[in-house]
Formats: sequence, structure tokens, C-alpha cells
Amino acid sequence: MLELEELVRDFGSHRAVDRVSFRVSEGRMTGFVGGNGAGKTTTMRMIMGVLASNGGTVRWQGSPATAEDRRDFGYMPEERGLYPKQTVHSQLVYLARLRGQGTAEARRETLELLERLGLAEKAQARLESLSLGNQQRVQIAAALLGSPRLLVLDEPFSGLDPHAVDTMAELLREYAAAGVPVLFSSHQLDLVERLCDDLVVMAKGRVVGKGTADELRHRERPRYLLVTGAPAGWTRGLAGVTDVEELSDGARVELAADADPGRLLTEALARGPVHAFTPLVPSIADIYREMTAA
Ligand SMILES: Nc1ncnc2c1ncn2[C@@H]1O[C@H](COP(=O)(O)OP(=O)(O)OP(=O)(O)O)[C@@H](O)[C@H]1O
Repeated sequence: MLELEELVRDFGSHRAVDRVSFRVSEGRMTGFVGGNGAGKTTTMRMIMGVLASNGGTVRWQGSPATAEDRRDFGYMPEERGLYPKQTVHSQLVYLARLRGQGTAEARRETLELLERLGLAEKAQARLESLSLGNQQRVQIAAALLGSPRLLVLDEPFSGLDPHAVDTMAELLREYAAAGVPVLFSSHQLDLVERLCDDLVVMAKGRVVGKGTADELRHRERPRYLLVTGAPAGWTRGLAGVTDVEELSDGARVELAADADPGRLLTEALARGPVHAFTPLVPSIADIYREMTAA
């Protein structure tokens, strides 16, 4: 397990990462979200040790992460760092060898990954001759080489077409299922919704929300959609109702944590037909907007 404890990073007088703590657990995909400049990349760089922290600890399997531990971490940095003039195959083999693999093993794994990522035909092409999306796939392959024990991926899905996104998502799931903790940042909240088991939300250098996607969806005050065919402003006066958004055919009603939704339904039925009465489960995008508002 990877654990961040009170991690801090300052750039001059600006605190870019402010006492950030969270965990990335075995077998789980953790989505890392936050607006531009929230501090995600800076946090990931500190996890990888490519940027020093001004405080706090990065723990791996219970102890402060060492340079040796970090050699086993697969990293896809924000600044994509491969050599444009070299062929795809030769630089991936080179990277695999740097991670301690023998030549035959490095070649085998490189070919396997290129196959999986739909790049087998591009193996002998120079990186610079590939489209941006395909260059991105090569960057992903570079992070996955050498049986990493942890994956830290900065925006791995940006620039990928929908098929490539699906292939990548499937591949990352396989790594997670094999026990590798996966941390990935993304601005594509629909994708985060689909993929992540756990979520960390950052705003202005701080963690403003974290937990399983289901925990975060669970609101203190549940909301219900009531459809009666007419505006249901009358719900405002009911005991246990904390907020009402009137609609042309009903209302969205927020209840106190201990209120009984059955009473709301009974009230509605006493007033006429009820076409729908359903809990409103927030999407990750809704949760993100709420947490990062202000
Ligand atoms: N090398 C640096 N020197 C000075 N300030 C920096 C440096 N790197 C990052 N920052 C600042 O730290 C803050 C966090 O930046 P960071 O890149 O970590 O955010 P982010 O969440 O990854 O954003 P994005 O989603 O836009 O990539 C920003 O205010 C940024 O300007």
C-alpha cells in the first residue's frame, strides 16, 4: 500500500501541496481529480521522488519509500519523457533493461505490450512519426514495463480515442486485479466514474474529499425526485424536508439524515397520483463540483 502523510510542497511563498494525506491500496484503482493547478502533478512527483517535499512522508508497504522502492514504481509523468528520434521498440526495450530485465525478457514484454496497446505495427517507427495519441500509448507502455509494483499515472487517458481508452482501462484493471495499486489523475470525470474504486479530490493544494466512490456518493442529506405531474412546492412545508427544488412536474426534495422518505411518499399519494419517486444518486461529476465549489 502507498500512503501519503501530511505531504507539503512550497514553490517560493506558494504552498502548492498542503498537508496531503491519502492511501492507494492494493488491487484498487484510485482516481485523482482536481482543477488545473490543484496540486496533483506536484503530489505525484513527490511520490516518485523526482521532486523533494518540504514536509510529510511517502510510505510504501509501511515504511518511508526509498529510491530502491521507487525503481519498482511505474510512472507516467506529465511531461512525456521519451526520445522522439528513437524507434518505439528500441526505447521500450532500453527502459525495460534499465528496470533490470534481461534482453530477451525485455523484448518479449515490449512486444506483448505493443500488441496489447495496438502498436505492434509501429514497433520500428520513430516516436516522432506517430500521432499524438499513439505517442501517448507508447508512454503508457513505458510505465507498464518491468512488472511495476505500483502505478502512478499523470493523465494517462488524455488524447486517447475511445477505443484506446477502453483498451487502456482494461489493461489497468488487470494490473489492479493482480494486486498493483493504481493512482491515475484525470479531468475526464465520466471515465473516473467508470474506472475508479477510490477517489481523491484536491482543490488549492488540499485534499477536499476522499473515500470509495460509493462512500462519496452517500450524502449526509439524501435527495429524492418526486414526479406528480404538477409543481410540488407543497413539499416545502413538510417535517424533515430541508430543501426543495420545484419542477414543472414535481420536485427534487432534500431530506434530513433521519427523515423517513416513506412519509414524503405517503403525503404525495394523499394529494394525487405519483408517477415516480426515486433517490437521486449523485454522479462523480456532481460530487466533484460540490467539493471544489468556492
Ligand atoms: N516547478 C514549479 N515552480 C513553481 N510553481 C510550480 C511548479 N510546479 C507546479 N507549480 C505550481 O504548483 C501548483 C500546483 O500545480 P500542479 O501542476 O501540481 O497542479 P495539477 O493539479 O497537476 O494541475 P493540472 O490539472 O493543470 O495539471 C500550481 O499553482 C503551479 O503553478
